[in-house]
Amino acid sequence: MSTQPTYDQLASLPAFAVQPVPSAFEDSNGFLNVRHYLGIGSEGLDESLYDLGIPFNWPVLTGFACLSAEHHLTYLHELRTGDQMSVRVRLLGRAERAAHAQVYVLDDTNQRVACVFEEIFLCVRLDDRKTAPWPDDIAKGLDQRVADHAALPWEPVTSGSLALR
Ligand SMILES: C/C=C/C(=O)SCCNC(=O)CCNC(=O)[C@H](O)C(C)(C)COP(=O)(O)OP(=O)(O)OC[C@H]1O[C@@H](n2cnc3c(N)ncnc32)[C@H](O)[C@@H]1OP(=O)(O)O
Repeated sequence: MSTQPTYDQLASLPAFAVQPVPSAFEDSNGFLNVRHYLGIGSEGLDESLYDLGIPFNWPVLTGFACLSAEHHLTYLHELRTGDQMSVRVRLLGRAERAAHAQVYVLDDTNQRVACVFEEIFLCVRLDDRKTAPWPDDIAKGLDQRVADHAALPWEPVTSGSLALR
């Protein structure tokens, strides 16, 4: 776990889903309840796709949706109510109908990485709920971002349990 990128390395990436931990998300120990890490990270991942041409209303506009197929979560440090959070995203790769991302939930109050999750998400056509190739403009944007992230001066640490095929 200690080989994950540092807070300072991640903080240079754009910040998404910036918010404090709300008291409604607190567990009986005063920590962010485990059920919310995936939700907060997913909110950030969705925001990060906006300028690739995947807005929140992409399904209504195009009939396509990004659906999560697999996740792997690692919890590094707890978050407490009131801590300021943000999400950073590194795109690892793209296939014809899928993409592979690493999502980092940062604790900006204590300047540390709280949670890392890895995700495979798919381009799905909603009318028949089958996967479809990424539209050309989206594929191009995803490829550009994967290339940009591949040039970052640190390596992602992946779980080994998810992969594009
Ligand atoms: C707004 C956000 C919402 C959410 O995220 S909802 C969160 C929960 N997620 C879901 O509810 C999704 C539930 N799952 C489903 O609805 C279905 O389950 C799917 C529509 C995701 C898939 O349906 P299926 O009929 O099983 O598959 P296929 O349409 O035939 O597509 C399979 C093809 O998808 C691509 N693919 C899948 N995984 C990968 C991977 N890891 N790397 C690369 N490509 C992948 C390959 O093209 C593969 O076809 P190959 O099986 O012939 O290879």
